[in-house]
Amino acid sequence: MKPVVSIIMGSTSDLPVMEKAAKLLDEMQVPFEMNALSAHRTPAEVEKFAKEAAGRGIKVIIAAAGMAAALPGVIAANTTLPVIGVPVKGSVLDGVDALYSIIQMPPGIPVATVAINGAMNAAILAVQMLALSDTALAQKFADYKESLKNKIVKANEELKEVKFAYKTN
Ligand SMILES: Nc1c(C(=O)O)ncn1[C@@H]1O[C@H](COP(=O)(O)O)[C@@H](O)[C@H]1O
Repeated sequence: MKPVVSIIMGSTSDLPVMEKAAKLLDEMQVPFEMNALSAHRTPAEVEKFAKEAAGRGIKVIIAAAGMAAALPGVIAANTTLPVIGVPVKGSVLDGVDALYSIIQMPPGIPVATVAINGAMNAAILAVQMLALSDTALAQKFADYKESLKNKIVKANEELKEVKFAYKTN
């Protein structure tokens, strides 16, 4: 299956964070690809990647980077596809540097920024975008949300039992 989501990260050192996005897309059976390219270290390759992504059938790009995170913005500058940015925690500034770099885009070139290390939410947003024109995926996502709800309802019931046991001891 041809990938429709492209996960790109500034370094393979970001992979432990971005694996959460991959896992969610896998669960939703959304075909995706992963690349590690850097706007700082491999600027020509990043430009080529961004310019060719739409033509290859990619619909959404999830771009992650830590430190002085130029990557998501540079990709957004070179494509008309929606770009979701994931600031990665890794430096002495704990990811706030990456958050500020990614979120403060000039008007006209947005990057839809999630929380620091928010890879899973980035994947969920990508799924929601794709589900606008894919009813089967929309249903799968609705089922996923329902399962989240059920998990909380069950946890709440278990919490009540814990409280009951505490009271009677
Ligand atoms: N922010 C960027 C960019 C970029 O924006 O182009 N390229 C690499 N990086 C980030 O540098 C951190 C350290 O990278 P290394 O572990 O490879 O030294 C990573 O979090 C990466 O995303």
